[in-house]
Amino acid sequence: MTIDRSGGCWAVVPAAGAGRRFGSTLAKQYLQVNGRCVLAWTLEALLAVTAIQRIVVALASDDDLWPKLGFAGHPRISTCTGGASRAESVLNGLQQLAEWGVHPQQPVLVHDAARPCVTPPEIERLIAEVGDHPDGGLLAMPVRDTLKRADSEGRVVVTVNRSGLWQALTPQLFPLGRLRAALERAAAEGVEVTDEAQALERIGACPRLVEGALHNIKLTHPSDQGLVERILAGVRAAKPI
Ligand SMILES: Nc1ccn([C@@H]2O[C@H](COP(=O)(O)OP(=O)(O)OP(=O)(O)O)[C@@H](O)[C@H]2O)c(=O)n1
Ligand SMILES: C[C@](O)(CO)[C@H](O)COP(=O)(O)O
Repeated sequence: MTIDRSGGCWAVVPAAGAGRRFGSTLAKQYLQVNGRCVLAWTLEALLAVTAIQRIVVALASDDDLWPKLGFAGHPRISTCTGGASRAESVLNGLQQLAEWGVHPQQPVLVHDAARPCVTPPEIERLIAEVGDHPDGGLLAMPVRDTLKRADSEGRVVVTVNRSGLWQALTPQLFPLGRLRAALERAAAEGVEVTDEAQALERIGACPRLVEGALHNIKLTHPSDQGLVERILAGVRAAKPI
């Protein structure tokens, strides 16, 4: 097991979600957008980054759509079975990398299948700025709007001071071994982390925030679909991959 010093990394794509907030019987990662499904858009962006050696896609155990996408047998793509939570799906992907003999210090990039609008230059910037730093890093956006905390009736309780606040995006990039240990520790302690950085923060790391792009939105609610369509018709089409 030797570390690849070429600056390369591996990737895990959590794609095993049910899309409950999206409210469709079809899992949102398989929603057709501009003639291609969300997951295919996402994988196309990752495959365009030559520093990414190989990608593990964590799929739901009952996923019967993956074979229809045309990526089965792709030399840089493999799959594993996802878990009951995003964190568990990511952990299953990391365990797959470890079984392939990927060095524990090798950087691993985790990117949501539900973020199809990311562009290769953004991914490359994260890899360049974070590299194999033990604390890793993530794409994120400084909060632009005034933030309100609401009560259960949708009324403002308080305005939250937004200085220093960022909203986390993906991809997020961390050394394989440290990320696995951090996710395993959170799971053992019954803490469901909502991103990889939170797991690292819990063990004392200070991940680097790398400014991402507003168009790298996560398809979450039905109202996001129109925006994702317009972004993919624009940003990604403008720079065909
Ligand atoms: N058990 C899970 C849950 C989520 N994900 C993935 O994690 C990413 C971000 O999660 P989210 O947007 O919450 O997706 P869902 O869990 O599908 O959505 P919801 O929470 O509305 O059900 C998605 O690509 C989703 O497929 C996963 O791999 N395994
Ligand atoms: C990882 C993430 O996309 C960073 O913003 C986000 O935490 C995922 O949250 P979700 O509820 O699993 O979509």
